[in-house]
Amino acid sequence: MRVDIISIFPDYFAPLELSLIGKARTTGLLDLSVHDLRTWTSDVHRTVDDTPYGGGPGMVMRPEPWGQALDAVGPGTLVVPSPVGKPFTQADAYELAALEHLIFACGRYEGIDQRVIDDAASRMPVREVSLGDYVLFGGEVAVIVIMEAITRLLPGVLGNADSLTEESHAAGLLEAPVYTKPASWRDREVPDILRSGDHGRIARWRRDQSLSRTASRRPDMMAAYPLDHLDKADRKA
Ligand SMILES: Nc1cc(-c2ccc3ccn(Cc4ccc(CN5CCCCC5)cc4)c3c2)n[nH]1
Repeated sequence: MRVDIISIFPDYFAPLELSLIGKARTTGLLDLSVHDLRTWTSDVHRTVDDTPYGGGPGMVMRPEPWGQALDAVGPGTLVVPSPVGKPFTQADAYELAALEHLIFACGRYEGIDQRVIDDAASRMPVREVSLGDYVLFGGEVAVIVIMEAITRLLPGVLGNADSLTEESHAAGLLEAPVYTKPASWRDREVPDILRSGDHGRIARWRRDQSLSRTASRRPDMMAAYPLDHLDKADRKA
């Protein structure tokens, strides 16, 4: 997978050189390039922003540098983090992980001139995505989060592929609590069932924990959880 990130703060992406993403880059699973938007400015001050038409607070990112940057690195699927984007989900992570070339446009200030998005959409797929109902300073942190969500889905990145099949947001429920040694810690014991070796009962205990956690913390996910996943005993509950 090829990924191009365009930002006025390229150093924000140093974390993508670490750990499993860094390894995916060195092993060639991920071909990631970070570009400084100012590369595509032509004035001596390398200006990337200007005042908003129609008034309003702050500054808006100028279209010219963005247009030239996207011409240079594109075409690909353009992903633009935005407070007004579609909420980003695990399903989106799976979809993006299957694509050949992603381009991330990191906005700052009050955002990017809308014509940049409209112009790009005339020659490549564009996805405006939100990470949640809160306002960040810009798109960089959102891109780091999205890159983690995508990269862990790339074949060969996660050692134990099982952790992908078991995980909560993929299965529609929150996952059960996890424990490791020691069996007793600060007078708190690991649930006996997990040390029983009875894998059938352990699987049921974990599913029950997932259901109760999801019902209490994410009732919205319960609504989407197909009842036929529940066996008869659960349906009566
Ligand atoms: N999920 C999520 C993604 C982002 C995000 C992504 C990309 C950029 C580029 C710039 N900013 C900062 C910014 C953008 C817009 C405003 C104006 N707007 C007024 C009405 C209420 C909402 C805000 C203020 C600040 C960004 C913020 N934040 N949260």
